[in-house]
Amino acid sequence: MSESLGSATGNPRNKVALKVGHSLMDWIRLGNSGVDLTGTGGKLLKVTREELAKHRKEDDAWIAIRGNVYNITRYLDFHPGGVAELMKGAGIDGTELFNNVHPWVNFESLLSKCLVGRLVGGNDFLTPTAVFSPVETTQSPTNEQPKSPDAQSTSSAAPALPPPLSKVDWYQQTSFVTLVLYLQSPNIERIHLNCKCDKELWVFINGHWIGWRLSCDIKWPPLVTLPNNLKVEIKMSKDGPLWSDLPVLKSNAKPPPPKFAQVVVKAVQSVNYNVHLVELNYVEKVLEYVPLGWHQTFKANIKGNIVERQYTPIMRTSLTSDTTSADIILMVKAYPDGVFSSWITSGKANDALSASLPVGSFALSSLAETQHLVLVAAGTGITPMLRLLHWSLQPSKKVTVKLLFFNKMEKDIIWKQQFSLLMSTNSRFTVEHVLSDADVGWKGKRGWVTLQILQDILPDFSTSVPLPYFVCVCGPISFTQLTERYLQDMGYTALQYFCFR
Ligand code: HEM
Repeated sequence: MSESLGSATGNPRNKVALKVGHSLMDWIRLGNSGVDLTGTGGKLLKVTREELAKHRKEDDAWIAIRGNVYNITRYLDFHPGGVAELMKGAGIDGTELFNNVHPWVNFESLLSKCLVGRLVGGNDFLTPTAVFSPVETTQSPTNEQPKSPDAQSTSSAAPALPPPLSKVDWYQQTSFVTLVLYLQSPNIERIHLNCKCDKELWVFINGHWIGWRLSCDIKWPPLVTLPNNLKVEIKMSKDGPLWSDLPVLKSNAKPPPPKFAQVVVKAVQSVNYNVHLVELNYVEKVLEYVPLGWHQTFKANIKGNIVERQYTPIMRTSLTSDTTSADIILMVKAYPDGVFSSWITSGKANDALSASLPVGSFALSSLAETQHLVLVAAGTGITPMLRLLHWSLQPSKKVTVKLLFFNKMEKDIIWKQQFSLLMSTNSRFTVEHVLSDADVGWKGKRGWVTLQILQDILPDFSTSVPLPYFVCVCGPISFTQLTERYLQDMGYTALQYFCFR
């Protein structure tokens, strides 16, 4: 089976030349221009299939994909596959057509300004194990599946989903299968994955287990992402033929996963003279999803003493330019007298080391209305900011991001070049460095965090009406406390800033 899926009609590559002024950038610009692309005034509707079928003309075209209905009239001329291909999905549930050609396309982001509402009535889309594969699946799913002792296959009858989930879908290409879990509410407490039993993937989500029988082994770890706060995607890379089924397994009173899992140091890379990236792998096939801004406790037995430290894992981003498959990446500053930091960065940390389940209180929802995000970091306090930066600079977001980065000397600045490069290529990002012990040649700001430095970059709300700003602070305790006090002096309330401690 070829991996290139081509057009819905089987044409292998079918991209069309777009008209002038119809590039992706032009589409994003149009979406941001304030024009109503929904045609409904932006009011979210419940759309029946009968209503959907009325919108199948080029000057009035709606499409349903994975349960959402979009007005694609204005997108037609921007569609890289051409108007005719996209019109095949107009007026109908185009999920299968869409998945047949390009299941990886982020339609939710591309069409976010065109959302008309939800498709209601009919349950073919809502089947929890609906197969969105590039092959025609008119034949019934493969019959007998072996069962593990604590699990029952529910491929024929729709299984009852555990309470955190409202729906489960999956789609595939030859090289990967993606599971999509839809949450009932946007609160993520814990997502733990394991593949301890051969060809079974188990997910523990907000206190409940759900499992799937896999058609073949997958490459570990899978990639877990949250495209929005009601959706979890688990992308599993694999070899071999397409899967005809992905039956849900239901657990009978499986105990929750332990709070700590054993990990080993896989590699240590230098970032600068005393900061290192430490790559860790779980010993077993387990994975904890760490929500943005949350941390894990790492516990080691060092020379007979149990030592615990907390770190916020970073992710592979354009800044790390890293292709590692590590389960966890930590940025660790090695202090000469730091028992844990010098041990874990030594490259000789082979003793028992374990990682806790993630803990934290930062919620992305606090940024819902934010248009200007200001990150105030000192030293390795940059770690929670990296994912925030990555998240807020996604093309679908409009947020501007300013990083105010405090260090002692120029040689202490982590990823200085990468931040400069990011600033020159992304107009929404700016960085300003402040050094407390700069050389004479340093042309930037000097000193430690002061009210004046913050007032230079942040509006003072004690004297003006609050604007959609949000400030995140992370650094040594004294730095964070001082910054928080200045922010409060400037009229910032707990709804307008967050301190990572
Ligand atoms: C449901 C009916 C649809 C059909 C039959 C269809 C068909 C196609 C075809 C034939 C291509 C060219 C494939 C190639 O790269 O060779 C294409 C590309 C593309 N389509 Fe669609 N499409 C559909 C819906 C959509 C929707 C709803 C969106 C998103 C909003 C979309 C976004 C794209 C994008 C971004 C590409 C370029 C993909 C790439 O370069 O990898 N399509 N489409």
